[in-house]
Amino acid sequence: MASSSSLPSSNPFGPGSSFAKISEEEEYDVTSPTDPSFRRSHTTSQSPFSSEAGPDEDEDENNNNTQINRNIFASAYQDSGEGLSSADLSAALSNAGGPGQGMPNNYAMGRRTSVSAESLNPTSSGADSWTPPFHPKTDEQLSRLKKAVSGNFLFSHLDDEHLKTVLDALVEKPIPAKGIKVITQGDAGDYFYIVEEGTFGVFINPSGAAQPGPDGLGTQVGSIGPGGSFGELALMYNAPRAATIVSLDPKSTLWALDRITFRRILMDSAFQRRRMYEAFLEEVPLLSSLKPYERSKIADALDTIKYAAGSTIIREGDPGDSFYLLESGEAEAVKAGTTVKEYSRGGYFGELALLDEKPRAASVIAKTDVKVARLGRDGFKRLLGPVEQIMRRTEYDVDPAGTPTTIEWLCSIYSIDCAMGIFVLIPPGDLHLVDA
Ligand SMILES: Nc1ncnc2c1ncn2[C@@H]1O[C@@H]2COP(=O)(O)O[C@H]2[C@H]1O
Repeated sequence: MASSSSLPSSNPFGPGSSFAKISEEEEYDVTSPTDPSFRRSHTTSQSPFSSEAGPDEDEDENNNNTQINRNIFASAYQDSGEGLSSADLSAALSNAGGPGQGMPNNYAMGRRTSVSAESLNPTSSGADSWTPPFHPKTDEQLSRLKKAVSGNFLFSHLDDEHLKTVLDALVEKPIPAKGIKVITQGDAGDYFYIVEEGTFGVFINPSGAAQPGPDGLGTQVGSIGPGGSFGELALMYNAPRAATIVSLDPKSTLWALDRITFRRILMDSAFQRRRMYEAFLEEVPLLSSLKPYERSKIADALDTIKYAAGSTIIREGDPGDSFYLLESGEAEAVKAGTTVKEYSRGGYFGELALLDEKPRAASVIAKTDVKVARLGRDGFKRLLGPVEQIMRRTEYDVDPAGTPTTIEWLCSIYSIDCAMGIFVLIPPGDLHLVDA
């Protein structure tokens, strides 16, 4: 049965919000990863990540990245302090005739819309008379579309039948100018978008909704390029748009998927995966500096693999194509018959071959039955750029004899970042950070 519900005019992610979710969706008692309550409602311990990084932090991250000698990380979604300022964009918007000019139909162009709360249990697709939309495509369109979705992790877990349904339902949306607002923060969600061509800026206004005026879009927190996607959050969580998305190139191409097909077909696996991995990813020390939304994107790209005790997960000398996070069990890195490192839940391995395009530097063996979350090369490069420096730091620095120094060994045992400050060893063996 359908009922209707208007989204509130204030953003539920903003302070003091009293956002009521659409009742049919109550089976999902979750909040969006952009919601300040997201971590509190998903962890028992006090979260160390209680505030979103502001623009300064983003800039710092960016500056750090520029110090890397060879940055292998190219991103379909990347944090960036660069791009147009809000003022530049306002100028671009007025040059383009203002928001709404030259816009394809159905875009949320600054208007507040209400959403009909369809009965949308994604697991019950097929149990009613819903027929997915079918938009015929030329061979040329289909081949471009397939290429655009091939690198998108939300599509990589679909079976052939579901993939076909989604491809049939997608509609091409040419974006003819720079500065076009495809999504406006605070609006209701209508479409999910895949980027085929061009780059789009992600802007967040801390008030929870885009405002009029030169700085109304807020701060640019990232950009999304070919193969990337956006617009899933409002559809997944029945929440207002969490960000404003604006075209940064004179000509771009998007593919739009309607809300119902997204929820019935794409959301199921994405939602499960984000939910399955979110608590684990919050515990991984390597990822602790990432924002919740960045961890959600990593969850989209992970696959879990189980290994029995004694099996070889990585073999020394092999070419590397995957990075691993240890979800459960114990593993060890072995070089020439000697154990050089031990891993437990939250540990990671397999990064060196991907960072430096070198063969595997050690074997990694399961000591007990283990579960690992595997990230392929593409996901590693697209999603782990912000933590590249942490991975490159001291953990594998070795003394001339080839053995880790005592302090490096201790830092790795305690999962502490040695580069953060001065550490003292307090008997009987606790390592303390005394200065940063
Ligand atoms: N840091 C971010 N926070 C929130 N949304 C983001 C961020 N980066 C990209 N986005 C995308 O911006 C989209 C705006 O619309 P949605 O809220 O539907 O979904 C959002 C995400 O797909």
